[in-house]
Amino acid sequence: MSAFDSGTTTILGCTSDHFVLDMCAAPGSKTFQLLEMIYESIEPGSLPSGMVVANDVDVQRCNLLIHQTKRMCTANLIVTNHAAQHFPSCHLNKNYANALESGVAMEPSVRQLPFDRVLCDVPCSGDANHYFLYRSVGMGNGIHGLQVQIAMRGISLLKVGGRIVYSTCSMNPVENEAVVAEILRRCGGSVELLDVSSELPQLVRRPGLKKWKVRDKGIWLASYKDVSKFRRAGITPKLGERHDNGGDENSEKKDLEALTDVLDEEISSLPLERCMRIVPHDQNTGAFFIAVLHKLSPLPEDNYPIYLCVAIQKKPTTKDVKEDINGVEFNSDVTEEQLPEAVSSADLLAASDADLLGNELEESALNTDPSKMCDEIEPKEIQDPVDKETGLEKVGGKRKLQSQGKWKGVDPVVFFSNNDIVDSIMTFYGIDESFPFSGHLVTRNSDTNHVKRIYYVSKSVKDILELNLKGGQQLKITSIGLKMFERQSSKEGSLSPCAFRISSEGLPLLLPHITKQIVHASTVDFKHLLEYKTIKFADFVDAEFGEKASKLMLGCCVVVLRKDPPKVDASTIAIGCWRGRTNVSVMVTAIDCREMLERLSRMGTKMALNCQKPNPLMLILKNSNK
Ligand SMILES: C[S@@+](CC[C@H](N)C(=O)[O-])C[C@H]1O[C@@H](n2cnc3c(N)ncnc32)[C@H](O)[C@@H]1O
Repeated sequence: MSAFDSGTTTILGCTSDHFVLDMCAAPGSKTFQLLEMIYESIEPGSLPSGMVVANDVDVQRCNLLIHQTKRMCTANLIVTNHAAQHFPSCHLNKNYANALESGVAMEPSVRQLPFDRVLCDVPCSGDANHYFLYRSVGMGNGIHGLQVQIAMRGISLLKVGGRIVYSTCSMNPVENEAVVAEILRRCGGSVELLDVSSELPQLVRRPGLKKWKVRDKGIWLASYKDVSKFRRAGITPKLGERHDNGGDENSEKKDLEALTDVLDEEISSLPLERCMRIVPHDQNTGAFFIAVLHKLSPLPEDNYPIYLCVAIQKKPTTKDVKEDINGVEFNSDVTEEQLPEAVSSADLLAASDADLLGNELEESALNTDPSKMCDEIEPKEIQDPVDKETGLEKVGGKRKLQSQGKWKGVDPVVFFSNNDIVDSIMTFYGIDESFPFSGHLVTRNSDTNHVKRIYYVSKSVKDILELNLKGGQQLKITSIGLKMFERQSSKEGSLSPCAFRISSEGLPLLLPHITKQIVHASTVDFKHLLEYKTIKFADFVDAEFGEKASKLMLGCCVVVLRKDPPKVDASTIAIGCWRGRTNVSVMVTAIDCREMLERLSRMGTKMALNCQKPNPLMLILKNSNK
């Protein structure tokens, strides 16, 4: 990973115990780097205690991300599908306490999403990487509001003391320094813009701008004074600052000039030069803007921007406002007349969620002034979890927590607790007791008899999942953990004592703990298996290997490329196979077989082992059987 392509993630300073939120994560190149960072310093034989939540609003791009991160074989990742500006905090509210009293819930180890690091790689006009021109200035202006909202949501989800990186691949200051300036203004002294000039010294960077012009309707505006009278309804200083001048034109002009001077002064006092501009011609990279912020204290209540920058959608009813998704009643004195002209249901959701954030937001958030609204890119799929989606049911007019809720079109995430199946798996593969299974297995099907896949989650992911279940399933989870076992569906599969085979993603983690159904093949037999896919016991070059394979039980087995001494470590190569009635067949995709074969042939086995793609789980395996 070079300093150039990983500057954004490196500067975030993740360690293996960090809970990290990647707010706009697809297609996942930075998520991959974040995962590499949390795996980097872990002790051999263990999983990191931290984890990554990778989120994107676009469900198809989420799938790309899942594909991209698959080769990490990680149990420490949750992929979610939310509009980042409304990302839920999963804070447990008073209903949870009620549920506890009635014995419904158990105490989870975390009580709200606790992010140590947030990456806010926002959608941007993306102009700079192609032409280094402000190709889409209009888009930059339009997207500024959403960028501020996403960054502010990230800051509100960040622990005090945590670090957030705001980045774009645009060079338009409206999407960069203007966003950072607005964040600093709204956060008051709660957030500082860090000077990271001594970090990553090999990364050539230029300082952030202190002055810029905004292009509007073909005119460059250097200051608010330049805005024509006719445009002032559409452009307001400070994203919608209003001042009542009694309709006097002269005093309006004076007011505006005074306000503009204050604004200019305010901006020039901000240390925006600490932002980093990385330009293509300095070191032959793409163009990036990066700002690193540090949260010093909880955000001031009255400066929550999410609620000031809303898209006009519909006027909410009093009922909408009064009831939040977890049944907490808030702002109960609000009347129909006091409601803002227009608030989106998604904003109501965010407001509700913010209520769950505790003291960080109060009802002032609901006093939204429509004049403060700004443009927003509509997420492709926003689900409104108010109501049936959350799995909350009404009992006697009050909402009550339910242990399992559901997002429309998304399979639930359920802890797998069928002990008979777990025991049969452990016995069949001889998995040693030291491997932590209990509470770490999840499925996407509440009917455990018909489960097709079983996923393994790390302790950190397990904690978040417990919190999510207790809190009414606010997280819309697209993917979670590591696919470890798959039900064998073939006819022959039903004859095996164990209905589940080990998936290739789960194999690296399980390998050091498997004591049965495992055989070690010579290089020539291993290559033959990859080449011919199925080999009869009698046809193996090494007759002893064929015999050992024939003595395995019918069903899934693991074939390891033999080496001397035969210990499992970072260089071990193994594949999942099927021990049939008369033969052994590989259960690896044709592409993977070809790749592995090419590597083995091109470099010789020893070289191939050294040249594998970096896989952090291989670090875990290192020395794990010592
Ligand atoms: C600059 S790309 C992110 C690139 C990514 N960080 C990576 O390194 O691969 C911006 C992403 O933001 C997503 N996006 C756009 N609007 C969003 C929103 N409101 N909430 C969350 N994600 C959003 C887009 O779908 C896109 O995948």
